[in-house]
Amino acid sequence: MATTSPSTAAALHRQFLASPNQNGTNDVDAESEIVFVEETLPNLNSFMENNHKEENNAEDQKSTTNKRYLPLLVLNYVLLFVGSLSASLLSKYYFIHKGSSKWVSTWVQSAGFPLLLFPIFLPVLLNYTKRKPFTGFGQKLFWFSVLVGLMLGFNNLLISWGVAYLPVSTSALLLSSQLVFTLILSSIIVKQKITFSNLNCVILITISSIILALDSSHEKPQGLTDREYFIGFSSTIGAGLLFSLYLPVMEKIYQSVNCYQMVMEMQLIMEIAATVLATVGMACDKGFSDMKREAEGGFDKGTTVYWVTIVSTVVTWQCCFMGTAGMVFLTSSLTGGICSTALLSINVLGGVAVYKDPFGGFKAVSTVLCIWGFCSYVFGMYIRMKRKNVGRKNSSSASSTELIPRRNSDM
Ligand SMILES: Nc1nc2[nH]cnc2c(=O)[nH]1
Repeated sequence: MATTSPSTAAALHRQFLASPNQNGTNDVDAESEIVFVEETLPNLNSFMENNHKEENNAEDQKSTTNKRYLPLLVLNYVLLFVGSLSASLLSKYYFIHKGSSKWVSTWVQSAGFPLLLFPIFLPVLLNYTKRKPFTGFGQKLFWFSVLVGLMLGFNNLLISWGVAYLPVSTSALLLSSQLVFTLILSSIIVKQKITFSNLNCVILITISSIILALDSSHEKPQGLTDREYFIGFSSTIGAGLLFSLYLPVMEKIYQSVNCYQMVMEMQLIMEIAATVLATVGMACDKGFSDMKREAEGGFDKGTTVYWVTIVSTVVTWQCCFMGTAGMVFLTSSLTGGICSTALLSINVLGGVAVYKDPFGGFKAVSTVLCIWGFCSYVFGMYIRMKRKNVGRKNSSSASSTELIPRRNSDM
């Protein structure tokens, strides 16, 4: 965890301001962004030493003027999309074919953390950046990542209980309730503005999940007791609450981080912490012997399919969390929450297509509302970004939108 001396950081800062940007012009915006960042990180400055801010500003990857911004955004959304859909279907596959350990299902959600070494080390190996991994990673940021990682680990456990007991469609749409909590908590933690566009989206997606919850209350899988159904239902709501705290907390931390590589480093530490929690749970609650028993015949598709399922679930969950972290970093916690929550309705369709979950009129209306809310939000975001870019051309001052990370007291 190397640090940069104040004089080196100041020199870096001056050098950056004096150097042409990627478009070949001197970047007035970049200077104002640095000033914004430096002026407006009141609370989280305590997590990061000041010189790290300047050091990381040399590559502000969350600035929409950065030529890597859009490819990075698209890449993260693809990771989130593919990861969320396939992880949800694979988790259900595990339980349908007589996998039964909630701890195994929790463990696979974070155990793919070594995959994060790719986005951390590849940029250096490919000469995309000169920043050495973990440069500027202070102790407080480390411990904060551990804490958030433990919270994520607990969220993963709650998700496992939900997936174990509820149909994919029900658990996915119950999780949609996390959006209201995300809006409330992000307005408190990162001062997210409540606008017509985001309120409209949150209301539509929430109504869609209420319709589904009412519709599927009679859709209890055979053999499931009322108690188990209640556990599945309440742990899914609990997971939604935890996740909606996780998103704005992450956004708050990312306000002091301007480099994607560092986001992945924090993600690595969080996933290791979540894996430690799951491994302790496995060890204390016979998780490893359950895994062995399932591999040796408990799983009704045989040993090879069991391990393929486990490894694929590990990889897809990692993609899902990598994409979520990237979305929050590049946009905002609310946008990240809306993107991942809207994907839940795609998971509903996945559950219907793959597992023949029932799909009646209520589910159809619910899915349409969810897609409508998401599309109107993305369209609103697009319009604001266009307006902002026109504004940028006319004057060099920057105002805030939800797509573009805010750098003023709005946050
Ligand atoms: N609670 C919760 N956990 C997740 N893990 C991955 N995606 C999600 C999500 O949308 N909600």
